[in-house]
Amino acid sequence: MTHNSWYVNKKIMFTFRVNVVFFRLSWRMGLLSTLKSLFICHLIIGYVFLVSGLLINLLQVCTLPVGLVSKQLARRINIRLGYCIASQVVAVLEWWSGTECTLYTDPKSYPLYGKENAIVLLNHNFEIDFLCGWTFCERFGVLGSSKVLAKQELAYVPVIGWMWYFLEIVFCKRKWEEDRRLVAQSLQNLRDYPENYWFLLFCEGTRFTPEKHQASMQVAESKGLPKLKYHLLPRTKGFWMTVQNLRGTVSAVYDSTLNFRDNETPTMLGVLNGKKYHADLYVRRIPLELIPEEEKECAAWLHKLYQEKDELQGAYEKTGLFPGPKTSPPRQLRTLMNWLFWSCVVLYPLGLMLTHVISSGSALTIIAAVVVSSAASVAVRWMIGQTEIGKGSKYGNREVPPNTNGSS
Ligand SMILES: CC/C=C\C/C=C\C/C=C\C/C=C\C/C=C\C/C=C\CCC(=O)SCCNC(=O)CCNC(=O)[C@H](O)C(C)(C)COP(=O)(O)OP(=O)(O)OC[C@H]1O[C@@H](n2cnc3c(N)ncnc32)[C@H](O)[C@@H]1OP(=O)(O)O
Ligand SMILES: CCCCCCCCCCCCCCCCCC(=O)OC[C@@H](O)COP(=O)(O)O
Repeated sequence: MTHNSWYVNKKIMFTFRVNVVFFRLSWRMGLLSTLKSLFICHLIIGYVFLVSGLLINLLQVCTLPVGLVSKQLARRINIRLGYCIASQVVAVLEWWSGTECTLYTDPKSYPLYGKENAIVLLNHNFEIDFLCGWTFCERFGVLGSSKVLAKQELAYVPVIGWMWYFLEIVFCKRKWEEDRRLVAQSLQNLRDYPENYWFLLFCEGTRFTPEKHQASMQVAESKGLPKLKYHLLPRTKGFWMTVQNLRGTVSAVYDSTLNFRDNETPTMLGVLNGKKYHADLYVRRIPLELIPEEEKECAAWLHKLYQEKDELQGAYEKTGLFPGPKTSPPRQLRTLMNWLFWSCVVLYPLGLMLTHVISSGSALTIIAAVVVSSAASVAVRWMIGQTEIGKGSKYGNREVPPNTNGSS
């Protein structure tokens, strides 16, 4: 064999091997994505979430007597129990769907994230924006203690809503006259919270739809405010009340803007099907001292901020990037470990029960098992429905004259 033909043979062999490796890899990846789309996998994930979640809710109820002895101890326990639930949903985003999250922020502010109390302002147009928020909370160590001003309806959602009761989440009916006293009281309660938290405010008050956008721009026009293209007109009362009640315990406002690469509109079902998204989050830290104290000035400040956010979104639409330095805080193994732990806790008894049901051969027991698992699957599907914009509320659908409300 001449040196030349030896060289050609070597090259062919190398190319062949590379192709085999590539084929195996893509076959495995194909297999993996098929696996991720299987209903049985979704059923298992949903079952683990639902059953372990209810179990954790029960443990939370048991912290009530602890609270009578030591309020701070009960709060710390609930932060950890809350983590066990929220972290499961985060694990599905990070490890199952493999969604990547990039943070665009000033490197000088970065070391403060997770080390101080903050009010987070976020745009509200994606079905999984809350989940991306949770992912960042996880990566900065404040997932269990994270807070939100949430609509009252979410308090009744099993597992998450019930967990929120013990985490002292602030609920509102989006009817100012009814809300103002209770919201102020709930915010005051957070003043001695024992661990660092981020308090999330979706100032737009509802998810973006073209109809809600049109209605809110009519309000903007009637108030002589500039029109926004990518946001609804922010509701200012909740923000003012939060700043007023948490001043002195919260250090900053994190003005955050979320977007997804390639114009993706991510969904919870997409995540469950293992679809990988790429989230970009721009965060600007604003010291709380810079926020005006007086209500009117505070409202004007917020309107100005949303005009700036709108410009930022416009720039993202053109360039596909946010400005400034970026970083990707790594996903943590602990979310996966937490999921595996709760899977073992609830799947082992399920396995035993199924073996018993099948070996019993009793038609009645088998039918009962099918009915229970169908009910669990319907319950999880209903919960996912809570995240879907198409099934959202009518709040903000039309311009509401002052002193009435559009909450329904
Ligand atoms: C480093 C990383 C940084 C960040 C990481 C990011 C995030 C992580 C942080 C934390 C995560 C934590 C938890 C996440 C988990 C889950 C969250 C899930 C979901 C919960 C979300 C919700 O439920 S959103 C809905 C509830 N929340 C809100 O509504 C908040 C905003 N709303 C307000 O503040 C309101 O003011 C209010 C609710 C307090 C009261 O509402 P109400 O409607 O009664 O009164 P308003 O004063 O607002 O309305 C009357 C005024 O509005 C004008 N108007 C009338 N019609 C419209 C219209 N269509 N659009 C706009 N404006 C309208 C009207 O003219 C009145 O004007 P005034 O001049 O009189 O004020
Ligand atoms: C481990 C993974 C298990 C997967 C299956 C379980 C899925 C669980 C999904 C979480 C369920 C409930 C979380 C509620 C968060 C909803 C966030 C939200 O965005 O609410 C909307 C409000 O802001 C405004 O409401 P609208 O006026 O737009 O209407």
